[in-house]
Amino acid sequence: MKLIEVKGLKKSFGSEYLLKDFSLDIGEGEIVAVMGPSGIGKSTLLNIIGGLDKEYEGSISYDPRIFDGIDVPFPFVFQESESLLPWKTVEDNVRIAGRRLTQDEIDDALKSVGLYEHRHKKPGELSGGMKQRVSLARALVCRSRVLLLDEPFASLDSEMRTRLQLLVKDLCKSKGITVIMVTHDIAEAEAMADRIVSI
Ligand SMILES: Nc1ncnc2c1ncn2[C@@H]1O[C@H](COP(=O)(O)OP(=O)(O)OP(=O)(O)O)[C@@H](O)[C@H]1O
Repeated sequence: MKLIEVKGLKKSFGSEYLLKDFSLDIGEGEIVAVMGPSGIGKSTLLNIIGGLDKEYEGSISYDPRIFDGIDVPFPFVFQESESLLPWKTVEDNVRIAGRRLTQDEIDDALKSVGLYEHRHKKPGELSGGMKQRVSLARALVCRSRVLLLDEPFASLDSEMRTRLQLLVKDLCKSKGITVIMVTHDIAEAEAMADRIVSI
């Protein structure tokens, strides 16, 4: 079985249908880039796969191992890191990932994204790329098998974007994490993904 199987997905907001009869199989450890014109339904698809939007037609099957022993099966990283709590430090923003984390787990996640030295800073003291790395550390510390990325690097300059693309790809490949990422950037899709899916 594939890790995630989307079959005949349809979604409507009012009378307008998005994702008419959309199907997609995602294998374990795969990095899949989802591309398509603005407004076609890419974020909507990610929200449905990640369980944030439960109103759709069609079916989505998950390999039950996705839910084994974790609190957050589908951590998201979005374009803007405004989901960070400004009054909490970097390490406390990672700590709120959703389960009882040990200090070692938090430290390891921060080290993996190169932010361990900055762990006592608040989000307001960080650059955009650093904030994205905090979001990434928070997603990684969930130990989920799946990571959902919605244009996570779009607001960053090209150097930081390239750095984070390589970082995420290396981390996810080394940990066997399956990634579904929405991007507008064909170079990003080619740099990171095993497969590009067009909607
Ligand atoms: N909660 C909602 N209520 C009503 N319409 C919505 C809602 N969410 C999304 N839409 C509409 O659904 C369409 C698809 O939105 P979505 O964000 O999935 O597109 P997208 O392909 O990710 O676009 P972009 O590339 O511009 O981010 C848009 O027309 C949007 O206005």
